[in-house]
Amino acid sequence: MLFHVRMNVNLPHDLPAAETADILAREKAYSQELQKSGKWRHIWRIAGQYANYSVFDVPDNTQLHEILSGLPLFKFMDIEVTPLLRHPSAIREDDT
Ligand SMILES: O=C(O)CC1=CCC(=O)O1
Repeated sequence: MLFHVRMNVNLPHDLPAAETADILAREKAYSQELQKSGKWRHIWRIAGQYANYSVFDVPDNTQLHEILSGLPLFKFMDIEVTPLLRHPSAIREDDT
């Protein structure tokens, strides 16, 4: 199943710099592992915002929830999830 996910990041301004750097490094590694696995298909920065649009390809809601709740930044994020399905007018065969 494909899911469109918007992640808004709200890092507290008083978070110590070392802790911020550690969380961001872990977030990057976690995200890149999932991208390599094919489960995190796209990640795009939303221009002008500390937010991203991502597309996940996972078997079900449960796995998506496990992935999102495992994000090192999870407690600093507002997340909106939209389930996607193939549009009947879509022509790209590789985009299911
Ligand atoms: O910077 C962001 O949008 C938050 C984020 C998610 C995965 C990642 O590497 O950063």
